[in-house]
Amino acid sequence: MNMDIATVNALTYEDFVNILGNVVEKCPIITAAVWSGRPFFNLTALEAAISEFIDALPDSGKEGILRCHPDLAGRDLQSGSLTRESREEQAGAGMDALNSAEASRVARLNEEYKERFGFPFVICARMNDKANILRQLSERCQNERAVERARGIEEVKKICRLRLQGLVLTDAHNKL
Ligand SMILES: NC(=O)N[C@H]1NC(=O)NC1=O
Repeated sequence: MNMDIATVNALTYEDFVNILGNVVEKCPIITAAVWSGRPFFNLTALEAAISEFIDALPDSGKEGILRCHPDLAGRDLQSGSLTRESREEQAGAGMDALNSAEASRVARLNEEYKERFGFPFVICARMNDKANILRQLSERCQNERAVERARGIEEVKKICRLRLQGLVLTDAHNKL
């Protein structure tokens, strides 16, 4: 599905949340909140509304968003309980095909990261390959909590942008 922005603007809030509710992983409240900001001039404006909502949250809210994300190559991937979006993103980066050494390294670093920060490591899998993800996971474990909170939220926004682009026509493709 790829709707133009006029179609998006005409959606009831029920349809808007059903269709766009997972652009931020398991955070349909964000989509539900920005519906009030219709009409959106274009996809960029919708994306900006989501960004502004996230930026206005207190640190606890930002960390809450991060906590709604599944681990990379974690339990949800193994048990098949990832959201469709997340499954496709993780598979695209090869996270579903780690060898056993890689898998135990990722599991160990994910736990170390969560232990240190109290939220999971989040990275836009579609913009990174496996080697890059493994390197960042280990490097980012060394950061300060505030740095990682901000960095994780930046990655959430990248994931959101790509998910939105799969649902809504980009500005260049809208009829004028
Ligand atoms: N933890 C984490 O980064 N999860 C994810 N990243 C991504 O691109 N999709 C995800 O589910």
